[in-house]
Amino acid sequence: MTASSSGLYNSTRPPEGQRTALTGGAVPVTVYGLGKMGLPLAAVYAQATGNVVGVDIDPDVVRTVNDGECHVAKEPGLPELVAEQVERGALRATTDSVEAAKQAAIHVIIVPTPLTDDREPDLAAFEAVLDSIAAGLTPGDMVVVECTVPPGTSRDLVVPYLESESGLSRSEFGVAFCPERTSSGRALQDITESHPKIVGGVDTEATRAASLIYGEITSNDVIAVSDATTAEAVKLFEGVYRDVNIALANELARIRDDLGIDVTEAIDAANTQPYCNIHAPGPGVGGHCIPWYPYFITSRVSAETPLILTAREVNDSMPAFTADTLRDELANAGRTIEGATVAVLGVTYRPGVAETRATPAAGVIDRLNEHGATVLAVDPMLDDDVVASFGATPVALGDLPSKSLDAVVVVTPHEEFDDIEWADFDDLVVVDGRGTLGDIGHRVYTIGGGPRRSGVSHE
Ligand SMILES: NC(=O)c1ccc[n+]([C@@H]2O[C@H](COP(=O)([O-])OP(=O)(O)OC[C@H]3O[C@@H](n4cnc5c(N)ncnc54)[C@H](O)[C@@H]3O)[C@@H](O)[C@H]2O)c1
Ligand SMILES: CC(=O)N[C@@H]1[C@@H](OP(=O)(O)OP(=O)(O)OC[C@H]2O[C@@H](n3ccc(=O)[nH]c3=O)[C@H](O)[C@@H]2O)O[C@H](CO)[C@@H](O)[C@@H]1O
Repeated sequence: MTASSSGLYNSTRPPEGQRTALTGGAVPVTVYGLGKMGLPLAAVYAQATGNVVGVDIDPDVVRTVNDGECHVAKEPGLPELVAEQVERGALRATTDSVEAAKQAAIHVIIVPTPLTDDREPDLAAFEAVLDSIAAGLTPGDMVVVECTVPPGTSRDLVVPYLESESGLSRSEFGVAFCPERTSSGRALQDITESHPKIVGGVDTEATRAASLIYGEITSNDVIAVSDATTAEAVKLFEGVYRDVNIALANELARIRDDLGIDVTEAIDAANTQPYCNIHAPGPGVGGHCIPWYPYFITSRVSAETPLILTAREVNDSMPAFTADTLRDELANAGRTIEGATVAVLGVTYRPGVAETRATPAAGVIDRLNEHGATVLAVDPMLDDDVVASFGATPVALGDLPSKSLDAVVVVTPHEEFDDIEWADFDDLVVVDGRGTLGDIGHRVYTIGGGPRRSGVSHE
């Protein structure tokens, strides 16, 4: 069977026949990008359809997958699912994207869409995938965009680009945006059941075909929105809501000293009212989603967006605020930050995820260095050279007690830090960025919570 006769876009088969073809392996799927999100997605597609090729530019990733192994850490169930799908011949990987595109009737794109230094969406990897798809596109194919893109990308970039590069007319292939709404550490669960799947096609037939596909991928609802641009906006609105909400929490944390209260206690109590859902303050907002997506919106609209941009500024100010708080707390303890030895705990942007993009730890370390501290950093998830690249001396967790520390800043509370024997350290000044430390017998200032020593407020 050729890809063109098996395609779902404008299929002449009745819907049940299309579903049977999809789940019976007669509609070949190619997933472009086998990273933290792409590999789980490819494995779920393989489980549902039995016929998936995964494409990645990284030969090590391709080799690992073809060996039935999983290069993505800390994703429950993923190693088993990848092994199972490779073993049964439902999933294989390749670096040959054009050949994979030629074989596919469904093309799923899940490659990085980062931000340039000028805060413009960087669609280079995405456009490279479009080149491959164009070389293999056949009538009836569906192109499903899962990675986050600026609003209008499917309509204004993907369709015209594929039309001009493939030689097909836009009425011969479908394009839909179906956002990945998944979080690292619970990818399989999120893809298959946690949230409704949003689908939006560039036309009604693309929306219909995408809805049919995702009806086989998730047990949750499939929500078809008006068009692809709406679906693109949905994903960005989720992210910008989180960013603005966290900025509010951070601004409230910054007025804590004026109010003289535990702001996190007030937030928790306020959140018992069902219409109130203030997020948690912290040392900053990291990762390659929440801090970047606001610019996917602001870079594409002519209207003013002061709230979105101010939220970014507030969140970006938190690493320096965190380091300055340590400086002030050391001063309150009669000590100086200049020459102090400070350990930063957690360099990744989130606990349990080996990802450092836009990590607040970078800004905290920079500011501590500016203040003249000697900065050490501990991160059990990262290699020493990665930690050192942020301007701190890497230290193993077990070696910390031998380092004559003056102070500690908890940026990202990995679970390994629960084992720290705080009694092994003399008289520390600690800034707890995430409010995860209990009574540790040292002087602790919690972002939002304020100063505390041995469980007693010491204002
Ligand atoms: N990680 C998340 O929490 C998350 C959640 C929701 C959505 N997303 C979206 O998914 C995208 C991918 O995220 P991720 O976490 O999987 O990224 P990742 O960095 O873990 O993996 C990306 C993979 O794509 C590969 N790649 C790069 N260019 C390629 C190309 N031209 N062709 C084929 N493969 C290529 C890389 O080698 C890598 O293996 C993000 O940019 C974002 O838009 C991510
Ligand atoms: C709600 C959710 O799960 N959204 C996800 C998000 O995932 P993520 O991996 O980026 O993680 P987040 O939890 O959003 O954290 C981002 C940064 O904000 C800090 N933070 C968080 C909450 C808070 O109250 N106060 C904070 O300060 C945190 O420490 C970290 O630095 O984006 C993905 C891609 O779009 C989504 O798919 C995915 O759904």
